[in-house]
Amino acid sequence: MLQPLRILFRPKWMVSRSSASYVSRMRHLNKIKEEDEACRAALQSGNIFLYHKLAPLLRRTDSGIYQLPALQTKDVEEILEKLGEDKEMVKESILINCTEQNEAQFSFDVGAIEQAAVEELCRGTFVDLRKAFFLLRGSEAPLVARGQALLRWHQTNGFCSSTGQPTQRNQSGSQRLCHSSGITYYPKMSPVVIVLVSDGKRCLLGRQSTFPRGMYSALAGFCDIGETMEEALCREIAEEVGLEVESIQYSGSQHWPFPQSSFMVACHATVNPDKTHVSVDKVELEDARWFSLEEVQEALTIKAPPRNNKGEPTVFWVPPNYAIANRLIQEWANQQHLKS
Ligand SMILES: NC(=O)C1=CN([C@@H]2O[C@H](COP(=O)(O)OP(=O)(O)OC[C@H]3O[C@@H](n4cnc5c(N)ncnc54)[C@H](OP(=O)(O)O)[C@@H]3O)[C@@H](O)[C@H]2O)C=CC1
Ligand SMILES: [Mg+2]
Repeated sequence: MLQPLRILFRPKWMVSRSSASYVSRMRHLNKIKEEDEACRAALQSGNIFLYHKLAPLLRRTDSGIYQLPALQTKDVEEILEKLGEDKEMVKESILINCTEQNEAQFSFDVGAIEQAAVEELCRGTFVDLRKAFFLLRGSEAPLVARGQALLRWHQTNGFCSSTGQPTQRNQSGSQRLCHSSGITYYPKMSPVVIVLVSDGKRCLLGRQSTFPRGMYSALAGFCDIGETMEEALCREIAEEVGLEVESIQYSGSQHWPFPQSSFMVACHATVNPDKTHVSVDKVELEDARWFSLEEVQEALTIKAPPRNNKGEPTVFWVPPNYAIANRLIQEWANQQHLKS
């Protein structure tokens, strides 16, 4: 029998703020999302994160830390003019969020301009998003992912799938409209369930052949149309490793930008400790196996795995801490530790 889901935590960003300031910020954000004039005004005093063909601009500080530089709109206009481009292009920026001081944050892709020229003027480097995730501090990773996901969505949804006519965005970029069919399109995410299975003593981790060598992660799968999250979770575990889930506990969720936008719902699950034989679906996974608490604790301490002379990691390691898989694994290890 599956247990009901339990919410284990209250997000820090809600606990630490007074509800008045959170509410006013969310209402301000909604206004600039919905109203073109308000959004144009917010862009004038807002911050812009630059991307080049979807790779975000990072800047390395003197102390070797990588940051996501927030440029002022007038600075971006100046850069465009210096490079002989129309400064009005900046109006194509997409609204991502707003700061605690109610300053709007936008993403803007300068992919049509020569990369090196922009990098020189901005004193930064455009870095592949996966690599950027490793280099940035925790709080900047979701922001950079969201900015990229929205840019990607606009770049790939320029036409109506019903009429084939071009679609037009609103000022904030929160939607696109086909004037011919009247259809409004909104940015999409695919729901994915990610689950750490335990038999009470060990946890089950798997790897796809495309993962970096030695890296094992929690099992994941896309939800099918019409399925509940619990159904998708049980089906994926049955399909990928041939096990039957007995209980499920909700842990948290995350937007994941790879390969397209996914909405990751993360859970813990248990199986009967007498029925733990794993039969791996070799189409989906290269390997899946049970790991002890000691093995997992060791893997969690590895920040950068040692590599052989081909640059391949040589040990068992788990996804880095921006990935929700890492959080599931940490939670499981903490729980086991408390039990022992
Ligand atoms: N944040 C985290 O901690 C982690 C995130 N993930 C993410 O979870 C996601 C799902 O994991 P994965 O095990 O690959 O999923 P699945 O087990 O569902 O297998 C992936 C296959 O499902 C098919 N598929 C069905 N629906 C979709 C869809 N909407 N979008 C893309 N492919 C679809 C594709 O087949 P075909 O290509 O044949 O069409 C794809 O190869 C991945 O995007 C992965 O990056 C995974 C682990 C950790
Ligand atoms: Mg899978």
